[in-house]
Amino acid sequence: MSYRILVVNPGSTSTKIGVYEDENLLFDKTLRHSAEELEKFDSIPAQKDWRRKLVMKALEDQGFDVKTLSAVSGRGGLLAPIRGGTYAVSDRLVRDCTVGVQGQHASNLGGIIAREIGDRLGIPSFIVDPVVVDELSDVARYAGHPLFHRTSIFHALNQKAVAKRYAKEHGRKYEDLNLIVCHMGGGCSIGAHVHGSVVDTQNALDGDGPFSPERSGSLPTGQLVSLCFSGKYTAGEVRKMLAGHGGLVAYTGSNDMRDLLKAAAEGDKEIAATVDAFHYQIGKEVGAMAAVMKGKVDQIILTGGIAYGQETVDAITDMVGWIAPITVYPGEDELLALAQGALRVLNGEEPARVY
Ligand SMILES: Nc1ncnc2c1ncn2[C@@H]1O[C@H](COP(=O)(O)OP(=O)(O)O)[C@@H](O)[C@H]1O
Ligand SMILES: CCCC(=O)OP(=O)(O)O
Repeated sequence: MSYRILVVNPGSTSTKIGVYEDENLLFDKTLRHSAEELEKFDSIPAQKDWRRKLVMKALEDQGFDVKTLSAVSGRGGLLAPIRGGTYAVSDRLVRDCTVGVQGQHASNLGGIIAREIGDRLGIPSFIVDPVVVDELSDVARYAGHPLFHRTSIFHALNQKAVAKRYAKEHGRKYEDLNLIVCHMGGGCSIGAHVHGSVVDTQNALDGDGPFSPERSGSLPTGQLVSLCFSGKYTAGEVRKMLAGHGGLVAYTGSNDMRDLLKAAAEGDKEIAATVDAFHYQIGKEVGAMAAVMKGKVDQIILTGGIAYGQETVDAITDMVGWIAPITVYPGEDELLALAQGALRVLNGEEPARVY
């Protein structure tokens, strides 16, 4: 028996969709959303109907008969912390994605849109490895003060997908390996995958870790408090500094690593120093994850759009190549991972988890 799965991956500036027949991609499309289009909405939930209609229009333009679909699978958003896996989209899941119990991010729309399309077609809807997958060890949860705790908000879908891909390609089980996965896209996260659980990672949205193209990562806390109480910035402005206008954008005005690598190669010393700092912070976090694993690291995996850049791969290899061998899977496998997660349930390999 074969299944046709529609996958929906909403991002901050795009909605990526694909239709799979089992694991074979029939077609995919990236629907780009301009800043002007997005500005019309005062919140992420308000974009729901507009994005859903764009998805349906893209399927229609493709001449695809939606009645042949078996299920819809969406990227999961800022729900309450949960273990990795495939979850059936329940009423509670829709409510928590709408409220954004851990904040607002475009991925909150993945499950909601999947459910609406699934319900209209009378087929099941799922989310897979949402950004709130939380498999942190108890010791990793300590922040440094009882009023605070570290959280796991990261690129779980792509990190788990590339980790499982590495295991499969090497005839091993994901659950038998210690892998450090380093996702470098608009946001960056580094995960310590210990025998199938991500026992340490960051809040890659507005928490801790290295800076990324658009996010500040860890900031010196005392300086942050002074800035917050300086009266110069609103809470919204400070939040934008953390996510959206932080990191490479704040230092250079650009979130495009290709342009920055080019400028650095052409002799722009300030940009070269910023790019060096980006590589330094990523390498340092990989080293921290090696300590989490007590040095027993089977492989380091570099992934995300920035892993296409040879300069980045070389700089990180120079810093952490002594820890373990490095595999590079540039880009992301998120659409396929969404289809595979739904297929595992449809094929009866695992039950759908309940949120
Ligand atoms: N060939 C490349 N070399 C270096 N960086 C690249 C390359 N291709 C894409 N990137 C960078 O990858 C980043 C986007 O990564 P991506 O994984 O697509 O992000 P997201 O999906 O989070 O928007 C951008 O900074 C982009 O410039
Ligand atoms: C919310 C954590 C995952 C994340 O940052 O995704 P993007 O980099 O795609 O925004």
